[in-house]
Amino acid sequence: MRYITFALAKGRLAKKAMEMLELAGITCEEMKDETSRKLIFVNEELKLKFFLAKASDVPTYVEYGAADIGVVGKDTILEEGRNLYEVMDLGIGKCRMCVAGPASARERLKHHELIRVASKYPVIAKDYFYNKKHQTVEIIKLNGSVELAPIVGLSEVIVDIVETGTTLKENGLEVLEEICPLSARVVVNQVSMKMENERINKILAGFKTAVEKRK
Ligand SMILES: Nc1ncnc2c1ncn2[C@@H]1O[C@H](COP(=O)(O)OP(=O)(O)OP(=O)(O)O)[C@@H](O)[C@H]1O
Ligand SMILES: O=P(O)(O)OC[C@H]1O[C@H](OP(=O)(O)OP(=O)(O)O)[C@H](O)[C@@H]1O
Repeated sequence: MRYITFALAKGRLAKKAMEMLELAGITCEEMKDETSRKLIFVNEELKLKFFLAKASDVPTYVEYGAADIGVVGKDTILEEGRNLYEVMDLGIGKCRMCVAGPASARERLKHHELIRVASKYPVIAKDYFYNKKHQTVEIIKLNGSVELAPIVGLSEVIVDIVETGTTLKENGLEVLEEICPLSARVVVNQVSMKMENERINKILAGFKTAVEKRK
């Protein structure tokens, strides 16, 4: 029997994803050791492998079949636009993708002025402004601390993740428009879904139980 491989987004979602695996009855004790630098973990009994990858790389591993199953945020799925099946909402890592900025940007946004939009998510920002709002904007890609952009005059607004709203509030910014709700999803390689249908469905049933248990 071949191994079924899981790619989990490291960082913020990792611990919660591991808790979901545990609730699903898929355990991997070794992976819980946060001090370890090991990248791949094996459960010989269940013939499962697990690895932690940078969130934005998880859809890539799954599309190419280097991982059969992935756990990653909806934001990353939208941004990466890979060919894969998104099969389940795990209900963890809940937050929202928003347009945010100082209150003064509200009017400029409303009147479709040519504004600059800074974001770690240029694809999502472009899709929102161009396809949904039919508004021409200049998108500036950043890699973090995006809230800085409107403060220092790099952009008028940002497209970013909002969870508690604390980061916006502490920087004098506010949500101007909501783009979409986000949470962690289970994604599956398209070929694996067919070739390993029985085993993958069993795993997905386990995840479903885990989601129910968390309710
Ligand atoms: N408050 C939040 N801020 C950012 N991401 C969140 C938040 N709550 C949940 N998430 C989820 O966690 C994921 C981000 O995790 P993390 O912050 O570890 O990665 P990252 O910041 O994208 O990675 P890196 O620091 O390598 O750029 C997002 O894809 C999102 O789905
Ligand atoms: O609404 P809140 O609860 O304040 O959370 C949202 C903030 O958290 C994330 O940043 P992160 O900590 O991942 O840092 P980064 O901006 O450098 O990616 C996100 O980009 C927001 O800045």
